[in-house]
Amino acid sequence: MVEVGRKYVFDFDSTLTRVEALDVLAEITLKDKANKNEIISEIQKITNLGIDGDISFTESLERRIKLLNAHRDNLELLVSELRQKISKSIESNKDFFHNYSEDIYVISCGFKEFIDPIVKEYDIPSSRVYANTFKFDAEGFIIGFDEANVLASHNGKIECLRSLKLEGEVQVIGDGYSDYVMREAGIADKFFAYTENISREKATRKADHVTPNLDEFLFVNDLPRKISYPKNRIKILLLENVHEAAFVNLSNEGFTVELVKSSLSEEDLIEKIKGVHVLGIRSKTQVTKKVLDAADKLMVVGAFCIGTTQIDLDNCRRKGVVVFNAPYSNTRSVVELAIGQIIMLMRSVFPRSMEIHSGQWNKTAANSREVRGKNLGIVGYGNIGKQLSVLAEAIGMRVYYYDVADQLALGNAVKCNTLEDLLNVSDVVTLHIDDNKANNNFIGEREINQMKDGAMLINLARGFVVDIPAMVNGLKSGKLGGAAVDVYPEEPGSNGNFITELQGIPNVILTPHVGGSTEEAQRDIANFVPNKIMDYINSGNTVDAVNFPNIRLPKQINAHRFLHIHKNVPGVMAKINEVLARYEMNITGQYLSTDNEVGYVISDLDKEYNKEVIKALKRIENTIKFRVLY
Ligand SMILES: NC(=O)C1=CN([C@@H]2O[C@H](COP(=O)(O)OP(=O)(O)OC[C@H]3O[C@@H](n4cnc5c(N)ncnc54)[C@H](O)[C@@H]3O)[C@@H](O)[C@H]2O)C=CC1
Ligand SMILES: O=C(O)C(=O)COP(=O)(O)O
Repeated sequence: MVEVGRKYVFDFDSTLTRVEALDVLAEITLKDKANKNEIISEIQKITNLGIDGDISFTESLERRIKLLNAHRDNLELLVSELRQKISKSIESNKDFFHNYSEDIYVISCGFKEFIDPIVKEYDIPSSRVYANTFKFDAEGFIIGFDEANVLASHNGKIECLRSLKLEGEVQVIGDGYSDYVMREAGIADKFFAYTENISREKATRKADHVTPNLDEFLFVNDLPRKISYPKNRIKILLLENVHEAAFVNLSNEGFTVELVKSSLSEEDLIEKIKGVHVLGIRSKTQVTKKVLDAADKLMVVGAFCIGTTQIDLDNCRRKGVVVFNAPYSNTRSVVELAIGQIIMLMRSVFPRSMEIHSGQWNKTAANSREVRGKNLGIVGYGNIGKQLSVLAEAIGMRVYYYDVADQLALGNAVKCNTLEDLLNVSDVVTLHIDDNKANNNFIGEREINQMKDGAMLINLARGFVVDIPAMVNGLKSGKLGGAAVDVYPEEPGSNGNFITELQGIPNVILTPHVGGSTEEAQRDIANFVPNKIMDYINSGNTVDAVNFPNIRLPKQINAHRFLHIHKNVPGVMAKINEVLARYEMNITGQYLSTDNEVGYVISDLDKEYNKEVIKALKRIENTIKFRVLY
C-alpha cells in the first residue's frame, strides 16, 4: 500500500450508491399500494430528517421500518436494484477499492443485509462493514432492528468508529451530517463531503473538502485513479446567454460550468478568464491577445455561433488554445429570416404595419410587389447563401450570386463574375459574406449606386460590411427602396438601449442580430459545440477545430495518451521520440498533424512508465502545452 496507515471510512447510502436503500425498498414493497407515493415521500422526509440530525436516528429508523412493511424476500430484489445504482465514479474507480481493500471500511446506519453483498464486489469484506441488522418475525417480515447496535442510536457512528481504534490518518467520506460528526468528535482526521448524488448544506459547510466524486477524492489524496484529472476541476465559462442545454450537457459530464448572460468587456474578461479552462462565447465577446495573455489555464474557446473573427485565432493557436465553432447549426434560421425579409420589404409590409399601429388605414398597392419572377442577388454563396438560393428559387425568384471563391451554382442560379454584374441586375441584394475583416465597408456609396433604382438591400452578415452613412443616404434619396439590417458596426454587449442612424427611416426592418437566434438553432449549437469541446478534453480530438491541426483520434483503449503541442520548428518530433525511447516507453500508437506554426503529436503508451518522462517531455524546447489523458 502506498499510504501507510491511512484509513478510508465510507458511508453507504447516497455515497457508494446513488440512492438511499430504504427508499428503494419502499418502492419495492409499496409497488401495488394505492397510497404508495404518499408513503414514499413520507419515508424520504424522515430519512432526510435523520441524516441532517433533526430527529434522532433511532426514531427515524423506527418510523421508516414501520411504513415499509417489508419482507425478507424483498431484499434480494433490493440488492439487485442497488447493484445498478452504484455511484458513477465509485464504479469507474473499482481498482481503488481493490488495491486499498485492507484500509477501507464502511460505517453506515443502513443494514448489513443489503450492504454486505454490494460492497463485497468492491473487495470490502463483511468484517469491515459496520451497519445495522434487521429483525424479522416468524413469517419473515421485517419488524425492527437490533437495538443494541450502536449504529441504531443517535450519532452512533461516533461510538462505532471509536471502538474500531483505527490507527493512522482516518478519512471519512460521506454525504451526511451524521458522517461529519465523527470528525467533529475528533475520531476522524478529515471529513470529505461527498456530493456526487446529493449535496447537503449541513455536511458541505463543515467539510474539510467537498468532493463531487471519487475522482476528486483520489486526486486530492494523490491516489491512483481512473481519470488523470477530475472533470469538476475543469472550469467552463459560458458567456452571452448560450442556450441552457450547453450548461446541462457540460455539467452532466462533470465539468464546473458558470453561465453569464451578457458578453464581457476586455477588462472584465481579463479578470474573469483566470483559472478558466474552456471559454464559450457568441459573436460579441472579443477574445483579444490581452485576454489570452491573462488566461493561465485556457485550453479551448467554443464559439457558439458561426463567426470566429471576434477571436484572435492566431494567438490562440500560438498558445495551444483550440477553437471550435458551429458552422451549420444556425444557417437555416438565417435563411428563413432572409426569405421573410425579402417578402416583407417587397410588399412594404412594415410601413403598412406602422401606419395601422398608429391608427391609420392605408390600403394601397403602391410599392407592393410579389417576389415571383424578381431577381435576388446573393453575395457570398457559402453555407447560408446556397441554402437561401434553393429556398428563393422555390418561391419563384431568379437567383444570381457572386462569391470570391469558385462556387458551384445550385438549381438554376446564375453565377456573376463581378459584384457589379450582380448589383446591376438584382431587385433585392442580400449579403452573406463571411466575417473576415477585409470585408469592411464592402458595400459603400459606389456599390449602392451600381444597384437598380429602388432595389432592396439586406445585411445579415456583419455590421462592418456595409457603410451605414452610405446606406442611409441611399434610403433617404430613394435609390434604395428599403433595407433589412440585422447586424451593426457597433453592437451592445447586453440588451438595453441602442441607437443607429437607420432608425426612423421608412421600409427599413431593423432587428437586433437575431438571424441565428431561434430555439432550434441555439439548442443545436448547445449540443454541437459542447460535443466538440468534450471530445477534445476527453480524448484530444481536434476534428473541425478552426485554428488548429485537425486530428481524428482512435479510441484510447487501455493506454495512457500524451498530448504534446509545440511550435512547428525542425527537430521537436525527434526530441519527443528520443525522450520516449530513453524512458523505454512502449508506443502503441502515434499521430501527428501540423500547420505552418504548430505541431500536435499524440502518443498512446502502455500504462506502466516512469513518471519522470512527463517532466522530460514538458522540458523539450518549443513545447507549448502538454497533458496526459487516461
Ligand atoms: N445575423 C446572424 O445572426 C448571423 C450571421 N451570420 C453571418 O453570416 C456569414 C456567412 O455565413 P456562412 O454562409 O455560414 O459562411 P460561409 O463561410 O459558408 O460563406 C461565406 C461565403 O462568402 C464568401 N465571401 C467572403 N468574402 C467575400 C467577398 N468579399 N465577396 C464575395 N464573396 C465573399 C466566401 O467565399 C464564402 O463562400 C457568417 O460569417 C456570419 O458573419 C451567420 C449566422 C448568423
Ligand atoms: O453565427 C454567427 O456568426 C452569428 O452572427 C450569430 O451570432 P450570435 O450567436 O447571435 O451572437
